[in-house]
Amino acid sequence: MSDTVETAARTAPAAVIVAIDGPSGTGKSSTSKAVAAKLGLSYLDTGAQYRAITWWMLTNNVDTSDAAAVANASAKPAIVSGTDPLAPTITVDGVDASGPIRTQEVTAEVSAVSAVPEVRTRITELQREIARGAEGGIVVEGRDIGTTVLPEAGLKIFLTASPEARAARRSGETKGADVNATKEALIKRDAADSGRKTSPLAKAADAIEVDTTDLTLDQVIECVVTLVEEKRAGK
Ligand SMILES: Nc1ncnc2c1ncn2[C@@H]1O[C@H](COP(=O)(O)OP(=O)(O)OP(=O)(O)O)[C@@H](O)[C@H]1O
Ligand SMILES: Nc1ccn([C@@H]2O[C@H](COP(=O)(O)O)[C@@H](O)[C@H]2O)c(=O)n1
Repeated sequence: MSDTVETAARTAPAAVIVAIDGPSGTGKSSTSKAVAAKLGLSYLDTGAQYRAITWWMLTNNVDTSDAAAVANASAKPAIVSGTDPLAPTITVDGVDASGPIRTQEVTAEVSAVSAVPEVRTRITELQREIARGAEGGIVVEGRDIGTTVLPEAGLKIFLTASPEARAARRSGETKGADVNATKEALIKRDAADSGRKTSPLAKAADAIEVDTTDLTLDQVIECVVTLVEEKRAGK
């Protein structure tokens, strides 16, 4: 090894895997994308993958309330995630699914589909493959990343916020949305995600909890960037 290469190897920050979990609307996606972009890390939105497989089930007339039917079909769609935090992508069978996966229809069915063990096994394999292939490090956000998908992650963060704050944030995205209806929908989805048997939404024992209720998005991003930098510095 030349002196230059040796110096680079000594000074380059170690590739870090950051797991960011938490309930809906706590700021996982916004925070994870910004932190990854600031620190030159890859980014994986695992919720988008569950939404993508749900969209495929719906467009292929699989009854999402029939767990056996969902399990039988779970290996069929090819789901590919792009991990650039400035332009994350998701395709299903080669088709851009970034728009359709955000529809109300998909949001209403995704918890039922993601609770099916065969679906989780399939998507978890994809997630591990992507995370372990990200040589420069990666921020992976979801519900079970710290507990199940990547228990070896160097840093685990669990974001929380009051249901009122989360509903207000979500309603702000959709003009005219009823805050109470939004709050009830969030609570219902969290209950389904926390209550399923296979890798439920949960805080890993070694995760750092950050309550974002009274923090701006910039404050949350700064907090997580500091935690990653401390981890990289071996503190
Ligand atoms: N600390 C914050 N203060 C105010 N608004 C925020 C904060 N964090 C996130 N937001 C806003 O709240 C909304 C939801 O954030 P985001 O999509 O990042 O949450 P999430 O946890 O990924 O949600 P989901 O799990 O449902 O995908 C977005 O409009 C985002 O800009
Ligand atoms: N690790 C994960 C991530 C997501 N899910 C399921 O997908 C739904 C959509 O997630 P969003 O983050 O896009 O809102 C979520 O409600 C879960 O049902 C999951 O199970 N595990």
